[in-house]
Amino acid sequence: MVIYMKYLVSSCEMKEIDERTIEGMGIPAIVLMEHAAMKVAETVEAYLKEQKCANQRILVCCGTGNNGADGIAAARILYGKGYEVTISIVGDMKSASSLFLQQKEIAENFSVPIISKLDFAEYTIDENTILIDAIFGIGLSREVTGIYKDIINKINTSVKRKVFSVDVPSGLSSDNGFPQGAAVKADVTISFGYSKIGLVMYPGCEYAGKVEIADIGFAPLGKIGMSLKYHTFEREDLILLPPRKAYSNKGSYKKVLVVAGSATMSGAAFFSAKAAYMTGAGLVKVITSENNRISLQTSLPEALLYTYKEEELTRNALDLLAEEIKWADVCVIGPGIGRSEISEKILTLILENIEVPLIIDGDAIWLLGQKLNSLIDSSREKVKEEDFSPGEPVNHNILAELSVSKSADKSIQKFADNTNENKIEERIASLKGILPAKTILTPHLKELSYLLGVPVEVIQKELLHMADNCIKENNLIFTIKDARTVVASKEHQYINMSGNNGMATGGSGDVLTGIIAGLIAGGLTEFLAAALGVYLHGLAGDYACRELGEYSLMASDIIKYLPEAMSLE
Ligand SMILES: NC(=O)C1=CN([C@@H]2O[C@H](COP(=O)(O)OP(=O)(O)OC[C@H]3O[C@@H](n4cnc5c(N)ncnc54)[C@H](O)[C@@H]3O)[C@@H](O)[C@H]2O)[C@@H](O)CC1
Ligand SMILES: [K+]
Repeated sequence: MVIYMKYLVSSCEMKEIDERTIEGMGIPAIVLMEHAAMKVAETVEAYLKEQKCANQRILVCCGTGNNGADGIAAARILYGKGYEVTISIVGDMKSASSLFLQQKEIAENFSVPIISKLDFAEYTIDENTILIDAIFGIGLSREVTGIYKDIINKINTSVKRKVFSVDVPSGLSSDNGFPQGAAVKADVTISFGYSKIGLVMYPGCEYAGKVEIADIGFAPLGKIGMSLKYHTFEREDLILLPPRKAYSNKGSYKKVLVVAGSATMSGAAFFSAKAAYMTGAGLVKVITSENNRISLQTSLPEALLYTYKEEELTRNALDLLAEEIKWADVCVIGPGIGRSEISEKILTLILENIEVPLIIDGDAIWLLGQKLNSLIDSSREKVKEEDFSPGEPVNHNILAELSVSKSADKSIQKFADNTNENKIEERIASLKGILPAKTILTPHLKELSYLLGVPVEVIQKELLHMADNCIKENNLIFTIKDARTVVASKEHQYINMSGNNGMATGGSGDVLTGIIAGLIAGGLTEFLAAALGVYLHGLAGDYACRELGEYSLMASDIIKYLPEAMSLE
């Protein structure tokens, strides 16, 4: 589908690339390892040269798997260049890998000083100590406890200079970015071949520090018959934006219908409609509460307008609405429409009549959750509103803390005990029954929590797994909004890396729906519009943030910086 996109890999995928390169292509494992070690040594040496400090001591903490073997090889290279290097073996020798034993023997032949786990406790880490962390890599297979946890805590509290992690900060899950008991806080992570998913997700990216991807000679994916599941976009991928035709008029581009806003929420319709215009829609029509007429006519005179009275939606008005739905080439429903009976009627009307791409957001997602509650057998346990009530978007920093707290772990436990994936499957199957194929849903974590009946903490910790559940056996597209928004369809999975926490502000999500609609109007497929739309939204937010800072950024600023984000120069 996409030519430039960058892949993000899971530990399983990485192991497979490794194996197929070694076994299928014939590159010996030790050759890959030497390349890996050289990249680590080069990065550390570049830092030392830049600092121009004398008396630097390099301590290399090694587990006994292949991550530790990388560490030993890097230590040997740096030692050979004249640096003061000590290898500390902190892993269990009984489970040492053969490459580890081989690297240890080579290091011994080179006379690199080696100390053991016990000596490590005595080792004085002073202000001149640089640490290379090679305890665990992608082979981390369980919770970090006991002496390993103590060692990681010692590294985190005592190394003042710089920590370089090999492949992954030890203790961090390379699949979900959560520390497994304890994890090293690195300044720099040198990761091999591809970025691991855990290095970009929260809180993993905060543990990884600056991530450098080192090419160590893995075979091209096509050569080893592999395709990867997750990708992300970078600026050069904006080439995928729909081209503007040289000979065109407003009829050349499609018509977007935005059903948004209510008496107390006039801004939502404005943000969504304006963003749709700014990203390629030929015409935008807003269906909203009568109360918003004047403000919209003033703020966005370019938009066509159809208003209804919130107190009563007559049969006649419903018929007219059905006509308006036929007018559209793309439709957005939800931003700020409220959760009233009338909003529910409008949503039902749209679901019954829509034949074009549909984007469902905000209050409409909550209304869908309600529909599921009434559809699913009342004798079974329903989602309790007080448990999963949606509200303001979730602040990811608060959640990052929450998710490692005991309460979060407890609720994950509770989820594992009381709920099973069949329940999610049942709710998603019901959803599939009421939504047209390729509908794009754009829930934030609380909305998804309500829709699926799963606590927010569980969704956050298992985000990619939840995304998998959402798209199983259906043709829907889920855009799950978080600090790293995930866009998932049966065919493609996208993890977004643009954006900043200044964008966790009122109206930001409304802008996103408009952008996605605008890109579909310009000619992109639903999935690509959602993924590229999320990227563009974040990029415009980053440009806005650069000028205004995170505190002052508002939704209107994201719109203001869209042209700069979309310019391909
Ligand atoms: N050809 C290769 O095999 C290559 C491997 N590479 C390196 O190899 C790493 C993967 O190596 P491995 O698969 O050996 O795995 P790791 O070295 O990441 O970890 C496995 C070791 O850690 C132990 N372990 C796992 N979780 C533990 C826990 N919670 N507490 C205590 N011990 C625990 C295991 O028993 C085993 O000894 C990569 O991250 C990368 O650094 C790179 O050199 C690239 C090439
Ligand atoms: K490591």
